[in-house]
Amino acid sequence: LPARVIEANPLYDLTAGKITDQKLPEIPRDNLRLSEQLGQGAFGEVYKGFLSGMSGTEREVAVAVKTLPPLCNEQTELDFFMEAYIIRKFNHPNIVRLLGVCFDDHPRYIVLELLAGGNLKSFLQESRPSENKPSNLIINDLVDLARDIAAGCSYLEKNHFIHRDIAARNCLLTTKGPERVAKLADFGMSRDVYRSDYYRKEGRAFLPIKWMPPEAFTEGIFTTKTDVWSYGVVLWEIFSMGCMPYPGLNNTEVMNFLHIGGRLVAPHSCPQPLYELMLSCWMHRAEERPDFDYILQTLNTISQDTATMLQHPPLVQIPPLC
Ligand SMILES: C[C@@H](Oc1cc(-c2cccc(S(C)(=O)=O)c2)cnc1N)c1cc(F)ccc1N1NC=CN1
Repeated sequence: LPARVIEANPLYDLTAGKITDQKLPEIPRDNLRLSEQLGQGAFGEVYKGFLSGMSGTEREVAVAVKTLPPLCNEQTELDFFMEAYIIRKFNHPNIVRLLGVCFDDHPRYIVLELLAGGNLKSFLQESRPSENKPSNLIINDLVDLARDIAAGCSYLEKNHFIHRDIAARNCLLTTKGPERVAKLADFGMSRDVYRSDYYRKEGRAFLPIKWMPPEAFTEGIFTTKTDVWSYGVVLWEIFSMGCMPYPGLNNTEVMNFLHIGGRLVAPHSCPQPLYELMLSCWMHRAEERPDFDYILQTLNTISQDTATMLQHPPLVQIPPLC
């Protein structure tokens, strides 16, 4: 591989030139059966699939399979591998599980646990109240979703891992039913189904400007406080039931708006303590933003102390949501 690929990926030397890494469990291709396509990822298609021969169970397990198109360059191949390697390192109920890889041949596969509730943003949009139908969600359901994601982020913070792309589009649900659990499920900074959320910066990487703090898009500074800012935007996405942040503004207008101290307004029927938590995540100075432990504690307090207030379903929206 050319040198630039090697130094660009510190991981490369650990794999001693091989693409596979013994820590990634290799899944025999015959055990994997792909079915319908779930959507288009950054690298290639993502399919629903069925995995057999898992530790003793005869039954097939439903999985999600990320595919890498056969014709791609080494950098893409390594990025694909890197995402699997990263996910494999994590072990938390609010982070998607990696079941294994098929890296022995092309097309390469990454096999993930199937989060059959689909992505959080779509779920919120589908759950909006309408004139003749109040939402099936109550505010406490939204707080539970917020707590799930905050728990996943807190785990990353403890492991000094900066996600760089915390957003509702990158969070998935185990199911749409009341026992739903939300998980961080995309670590590739991948330009998934919501491609339009990424801003092409001088032809280089796409950047999710609307989820980034000023120090990130002006100076390229990424710390755990970057993820805290993004998490604040996810809180806003949750309580606005899946609206696009800064509706009507393009990325450049958002950067200018933030620069003059502008911030997202409180979503309709959002409890004040939650809006205050969002605002604390959007402090201009990164060190003044809370850490995820504080965020988790605050959400737990809100969930317990005001359970009665939270029992109300999200009020039927008078103004159109967004
Ligand atoms: C890679 C992919 O992973 C998954 C998607 C779905 C999944 C995605 C959509 C619908 C359903 S479904 C039919 O079970 O409701 C399941 C379920 N489980 C996954 N592990 C993914 C992870 C994310 F964090 C965000 C979006 C996607 N994609 N990529 C392409 C489409 N979504």
